[in-house]
Amino acid sequence: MSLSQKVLYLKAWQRCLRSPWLIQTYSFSDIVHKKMKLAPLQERRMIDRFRIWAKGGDGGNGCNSIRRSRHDRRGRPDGGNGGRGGDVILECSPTMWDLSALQHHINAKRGGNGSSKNMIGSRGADKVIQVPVGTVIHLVEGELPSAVEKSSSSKLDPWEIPGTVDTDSSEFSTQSISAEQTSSKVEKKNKSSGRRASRAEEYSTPRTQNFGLPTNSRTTCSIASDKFESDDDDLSDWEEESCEEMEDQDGDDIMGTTCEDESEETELIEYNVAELTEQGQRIVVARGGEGGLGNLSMRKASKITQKGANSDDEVSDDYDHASPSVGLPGSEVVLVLELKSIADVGLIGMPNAGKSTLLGALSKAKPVVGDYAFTTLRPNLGNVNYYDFSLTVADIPGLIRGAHENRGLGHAFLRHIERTKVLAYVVDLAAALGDNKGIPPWEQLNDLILELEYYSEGLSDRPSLVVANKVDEDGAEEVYKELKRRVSGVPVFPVSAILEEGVPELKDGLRMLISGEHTHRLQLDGIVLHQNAAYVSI
Ligand SMILES: Nc1nc2c(ncn2[C@@H]2O[C@H](COP(=O)(O)OP(=O)(O)OP(=O)(O)O)[C@@H](O)[C@H]2O)c(=O)[nH]1
Repeated sequence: MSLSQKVLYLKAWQRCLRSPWLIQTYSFSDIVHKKMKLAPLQERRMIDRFRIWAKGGDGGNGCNSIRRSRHDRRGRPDGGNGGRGGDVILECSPTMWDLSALQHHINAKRGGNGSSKNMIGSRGADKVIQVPVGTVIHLVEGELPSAVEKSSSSKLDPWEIPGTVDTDSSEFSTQSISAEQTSSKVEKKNKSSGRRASRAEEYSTPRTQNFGLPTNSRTTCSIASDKFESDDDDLSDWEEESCEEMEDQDGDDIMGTTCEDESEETELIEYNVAELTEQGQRIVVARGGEGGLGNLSMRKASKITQKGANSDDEVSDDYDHASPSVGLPGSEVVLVLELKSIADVGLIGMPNAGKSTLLGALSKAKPVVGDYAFTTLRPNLGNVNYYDFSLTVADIPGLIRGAHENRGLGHAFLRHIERTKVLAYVVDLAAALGDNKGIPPWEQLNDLILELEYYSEGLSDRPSLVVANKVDEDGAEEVYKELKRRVSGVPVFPVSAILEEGVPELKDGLRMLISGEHTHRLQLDGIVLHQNAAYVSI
């Protein structure tokens, strides 16, 4: 290194020492160029509830401009109007898997200001947020300015699943959103702020029941609408969970308030104000504000009013220099988005029963399979194509006895089967064989039904069948025969998911249930738990 090079090198170092940000820039740039490795889908936690604050863009300001010329020394107003702010729009997209790509704060762009020569400001750009198919919108604050544009509720209705999609015309429908209709679905929490107090009065309809929980803990929220009475435990969990989720993601402070702060206030939540169930459906959740008037429009407006007031009088020109108006702010809304996957068949079973393996055998889906419990941490969806029919199957994370008390992964994932047409109970025939200390299949079925019912009454009351998996294991054949003797009312399909044996017959069974040819339902009465009890076989 020559002397001049050494001097240059030293000078560069001196500069770095004087301004430490230079060193930081170097180190940051190194980090940026490192290849980011994304965690596999299964390992990422599914975000299926998300709270957002959306604000439409403010309108641009009107312009105050006077155009003067040699012949008109006094000048004439020529200020243009401000542009309208952009809207915040939710769009249903099948490419989205969950709500993890969303941000808590969503702002549409502000409209441009008007300018001289009567030039109108540009319209603020809309903010279009992609949400997954099956997103349900709950309204926490504000109003939804529009309805879902391409509603598909008629497609859901024929499923006629009790307690899932609300079809009562007196209640809120996805097609029409109005304050009167939504007011019946209200949750009350404790109240402290004046602003929210007025909302509480607004929404306290005769149907609204307050379960009287005047403490400031967030676990004490109650359900006002009788429609949601059965879900109250779940909903209080839900509030708690969504707070925790947000804490996880954004640290303690979310949207300027901590979850604890939030819990001290009352929140009125209008449930199911809209749902996006089909690709391409859109809903405007926050409208952009109108642009302000430029002084030219102001002048015209005041001329018209003055003419109206005294039509015979001469209209004076004193208002020529009227000041322009400021653009209106965009509307604000606080929403909770909840994802309820839509599938034809829901696979329900204990951990390790072989649900993910079965999904892989039925469809081209490649879920993670492992010989340990709780391999599945999020619902998986697969498409089954079989001759002339195709259906979607949802593999739900394993349920265990006491899931409703939050054991295992809890039963939060069960919301993903609320909208499935058919239930397939997957039982492990080998669970209690030999040294295995698992639960016999008939007890597995009993526990599964109880967990479904604990989650939501009537959830198990839909067409169903039983998949007796792992029939390839030694001794499983006898257990299958015993299961057939103990379970009545539904078909039982012996399957080896790993060897793909019995899968075509199972597909046939699912097709018949979905087409309505068969309407078998598994009920607690149809399961014989104790050997001395009488049984009826189908
Ligand atoms: N012998 C045999 N083993 C199977 C069969 N199906 C699945 N298994 C095994 O059972 C274990 C659990 O399978 P998974 O498909 O992960 O079970 P799961 O029900 O999805 O489990 P969770 O993710 O915990 O809910 C794996 O080791 C599979 O290889 C089968 O038909 N026969």
